[in-house]
Amino acid sequence: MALDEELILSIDNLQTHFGVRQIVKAVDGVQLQVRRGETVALVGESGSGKSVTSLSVMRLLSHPGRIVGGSMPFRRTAGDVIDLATASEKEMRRIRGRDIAMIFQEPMTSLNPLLTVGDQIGEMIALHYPVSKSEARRRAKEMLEHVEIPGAASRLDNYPHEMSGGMRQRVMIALALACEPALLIADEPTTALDVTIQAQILDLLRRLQESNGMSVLFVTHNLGVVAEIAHSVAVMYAGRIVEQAPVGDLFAQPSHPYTRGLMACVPNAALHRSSDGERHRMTPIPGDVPNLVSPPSGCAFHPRCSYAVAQCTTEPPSLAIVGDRHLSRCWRSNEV
Ligand SMILES: Nc1ncnc2c1ncn2[C@@H]1O[C@H](COP(=O)(O)OP(=O)(O)OP(=O)(O)O)[C@@H](O)[C@H]1O
Repeated sequence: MALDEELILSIDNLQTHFGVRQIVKAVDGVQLQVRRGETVALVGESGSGKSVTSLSVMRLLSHPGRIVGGSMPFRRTAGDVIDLATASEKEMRRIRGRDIAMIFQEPMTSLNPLLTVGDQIGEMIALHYPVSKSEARRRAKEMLEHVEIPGAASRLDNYPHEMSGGMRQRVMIALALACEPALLIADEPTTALDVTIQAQILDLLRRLQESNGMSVLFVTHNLGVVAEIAHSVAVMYAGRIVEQAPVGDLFAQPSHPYTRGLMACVPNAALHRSSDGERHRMTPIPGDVPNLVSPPSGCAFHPRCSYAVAQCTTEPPSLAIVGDRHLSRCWRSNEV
């Protein structure tokens, strides 16, 4: 399976559905590329399919979710390329934790309450590398130092419940990075934290990404976080990517009316100050995200879009090039 040299992951026309009689098309033809050493933010309103996309990459969909189409060529640390859409469960067990790791909003999703943090990180290392128990423990301590946990040596014997929320988040990151994955998937990892701790964790993730050179797929609904951490941004709506661009271009020249709508909702004037320095008023996007059992015909955003014309109601637009590495899925992207 081929994959461009500069890419680590390409999600090509991924379709993930739920349900038997009523099919929920949670992911409906996602196209998304992650370059080596790049942080890609996946943004969109709740229910747009961000989590289902990232769980599809990890092949951790809960029943009755299933991948029904598409391919996901991924470059493993060893250098070979494997299709994550069709890899066997045995291959996926080797890939998870070793080549791709995931962190979540709630650290207890990843942490075992019954094991000390040292044992958990040590076990993860021992699962993927032939190391002695004492070597695994030594590396676990190094990982706690890496994520800047003070007094790492004494923290090894703590249980997760003995730590604060921010420290647990750091332990989860240490666990995820223990085997030096080539790709980290982060699903809203800072959403539950207070603003100061959130800033510290984002800063830590950014520095770890730079020093490890890993790629990151960062799922968030927060455009302020995107501006902090991402190199490139993919905007998702109703199970599809509607725009992808380098972060600076996306904020300077959002092309898709949905992206513009999302930006107009952000209470951070710095993100959307017009050229004459005036602040835009915050205006929520009217209407609701569509029902994914029977999404609107044509462009799924058309019922909420003030630019929609007749063509938008009948013909689904494809992702088209609108600038350098800038793609947009809109019939009117030249006019908005
Ligand atoms: N287990 C499931 N069974 C049926 N439908 C599901 C299931 N999990 C997710 N979905 C549906 O898939 C769609 C996409 O959900 P997803 O969680 O990926 O959205 P999201 O963009 O990550 O939202 P949020 O920001 O709230 O996490 C939603 O319509 C949701 O109802």
